[in-house]
Amino acid sequence: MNTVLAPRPMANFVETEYIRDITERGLTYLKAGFPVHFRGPSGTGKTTVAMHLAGKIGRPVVVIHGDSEYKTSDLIGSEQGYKFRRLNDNFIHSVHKYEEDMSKQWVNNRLSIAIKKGFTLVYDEFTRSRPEANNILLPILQEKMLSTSASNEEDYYMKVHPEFRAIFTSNPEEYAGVNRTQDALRDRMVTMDLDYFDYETELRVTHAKSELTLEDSEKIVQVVRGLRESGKTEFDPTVRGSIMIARTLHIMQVRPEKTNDAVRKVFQDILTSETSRVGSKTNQEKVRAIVNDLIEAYL
Ligand SMILES: Nc1ncnc2c1ncn2[C@@H]1O[C@H](COP(=O)(O)OP(=O)(O)OP(=O)(O)O)[C@@H](O)[C@H]1O
Repeated sequence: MNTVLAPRPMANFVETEYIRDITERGLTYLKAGFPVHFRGPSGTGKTTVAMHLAGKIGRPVVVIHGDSEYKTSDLIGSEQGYKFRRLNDNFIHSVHKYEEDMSKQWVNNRLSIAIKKGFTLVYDEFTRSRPEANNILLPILQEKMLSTSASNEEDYYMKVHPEFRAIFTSNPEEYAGVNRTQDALRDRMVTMDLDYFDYETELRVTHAKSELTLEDSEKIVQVVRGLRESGKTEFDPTVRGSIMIARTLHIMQVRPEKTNDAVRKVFQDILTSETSRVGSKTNQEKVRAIVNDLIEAYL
């Protein structure tokens, strides 16, 4: 099913100097007609900023999530509908004739809907789709034209609507074996590299996404940033870790205090789970020890 979203502001969206700067630059490139690509590790706010920007453009928004199973037809559509018609002969009652209607119909998919109608496309984690599927984006971004395999002229050449805009996101950790075709695509976009949030943004996002006070959110963010800056984790803890801790403490109706053993366990559970995906015991022990020290320092 093709879902088209109405552009609207996001609830609890945090706009700090850092976010405003990224948004404004992104919007300028989009207005100039260039696709924008937010690239960065998990939890750096790529998807949220992309959706926020899409909302700012004010046109309907079409979202695609990259998928290794996608074929080009999942993006632009395909020819379908091999129709049969039944004819009854009014004079000879025993005659029922089936007539094949060979005129196939082109059924659009999300990308072709967006380019035809001038909607804003958000293609989240686009590098998860195979280059063969994404190739179709090259003529769209470059020649502002799409040719399909449709047998009727109208759908064979599709002109890109002047208001069509595209926003991409990707996570470089996911494409180690980068491929030339995806590179060609990247050459046609303005790539903005996102890093972990600055202190103010991380704090305000954690605060906005939980019911915790700013003061309590601050303690959590200090521990999470301390762990990230230690450089000793397999994967960096992200703002998601801060949000999870904050929400859990709120449900438990406790404050982040080092004298509370249950609180200490919440920090350790969430932060070891966020930073070690293989589940190695030594790594987890190491993270627990660092978290313990940070709790002593900040809570
Ligand atoms: N400006 C913001 N205002 C409020 N919440 C935000 C903002 N930016 C990010 N967040 C929150 O931070 C978390 C991570 O953001 P997001 O999912 O956009 O990151 P991402 O880089 O796309 O991550 P991933 O690559 O893992 O999908 C989410 O819970 C999101 O709601």
